[in-house]
Amino acid sequence: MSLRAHLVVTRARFTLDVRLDIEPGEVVALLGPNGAGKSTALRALAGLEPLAAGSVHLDGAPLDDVAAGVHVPPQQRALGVVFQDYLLFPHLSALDNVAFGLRARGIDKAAARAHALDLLRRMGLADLADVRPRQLSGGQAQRVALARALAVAPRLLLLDEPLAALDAATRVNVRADLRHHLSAYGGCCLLVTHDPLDAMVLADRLVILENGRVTQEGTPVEVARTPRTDYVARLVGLNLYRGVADGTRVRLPGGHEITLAHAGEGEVFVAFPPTAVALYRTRPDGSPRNCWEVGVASVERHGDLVRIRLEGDPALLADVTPSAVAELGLTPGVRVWAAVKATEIRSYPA
Ligand SMILES: Nc1ncnc2c1ncn2[C@@H]1O[C@H](COP(=O)(O)OP(=O)(O)OP(=O)(O)O)[C@@H](O)[C@H]1O
Repeated sequence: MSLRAHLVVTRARFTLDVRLDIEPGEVVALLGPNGAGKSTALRALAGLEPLAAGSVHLDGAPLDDVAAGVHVPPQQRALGVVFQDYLLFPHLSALDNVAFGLRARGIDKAAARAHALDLLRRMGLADLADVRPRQLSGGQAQRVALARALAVAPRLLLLDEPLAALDAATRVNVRADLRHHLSAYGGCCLLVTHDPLDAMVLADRLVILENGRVTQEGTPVEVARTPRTDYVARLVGLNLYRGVADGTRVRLPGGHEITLAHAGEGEVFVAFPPTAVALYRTRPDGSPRNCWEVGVASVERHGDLVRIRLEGDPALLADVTPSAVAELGLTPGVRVWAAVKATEIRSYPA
């Protein structure tokens, strides 16, 4: 069982052109900023969005093949979808919501309800079988929606921002729960989200979508350690630059240089966390090799630390303690020296 898809969707001011391969048992997160085309990709896989070109094969069978004129309608696709707001049928009980897909496939009522009850039981929801959706909490509704999607034993499961409707406290529990259910599901799973935490926790592999194109792919650890775009660097909270390495010196486009602890060659990315940046009001003694004069652009709380956005060449993010903010008088417009130890800097081929 596997998904092989090349999705091309064209709109007036937007083109989606994405290749997605998912292996059985694999959870892939499609992660990207607003308007990147995530929902469009999900809708295309579900058969709800016409392809301008490309194809979708599930277990080798075509669901879409533009060149061959194949388009399997949404209701005939062996897939389950959990939409962002769950779209449970308000007039049906939780049990009948879960049984719905089985009934639609011609399974008789008693058998469909027995199977649905079994699924609800496995999700710890048996007590709520007779309850209507409006009486369910957000977390419960999410689980019922997942049970409904899984009831028909889909070979492809599509989750559209499955936790977005939940408050922060509920989200933590439901996320852990969802992870458990996804690991038990043997089919291909695509999770669409713009929440990096959901993606990192739930997915085996991340596919980063920006402006209709894939900009980076890899395991959560790979993507977090070696971001290749500004969007990913911001998500994982790293300073990221691209330059040309000549030994331990990397020349940035602005003309400045960054010194590494290890030599590299050619086009490289250079990354370091904001906590690696030390700030000084005057040029520090011993002048560390990576030391630049920059201006404070903004000062914001960031957990227990304070995140300082610094303008200049290079632009930087620095995380410092509240007491450092007071001691250094860090307010917008102030000039400071930013220093980074070479040993704190990672570099990898671009
Ligand atoms: N029905 C539509 N008609 C025309 N353009 C659309 C339509 N739906 C979305 N778009 C445009 O297509 C692009 C991709 O939108 P899409 O909803 O797929 O992005 P997304 O990554 O899911 O964003 P979000 O995270 O905000 O949901 C955007 O530029 C959007 O404005």
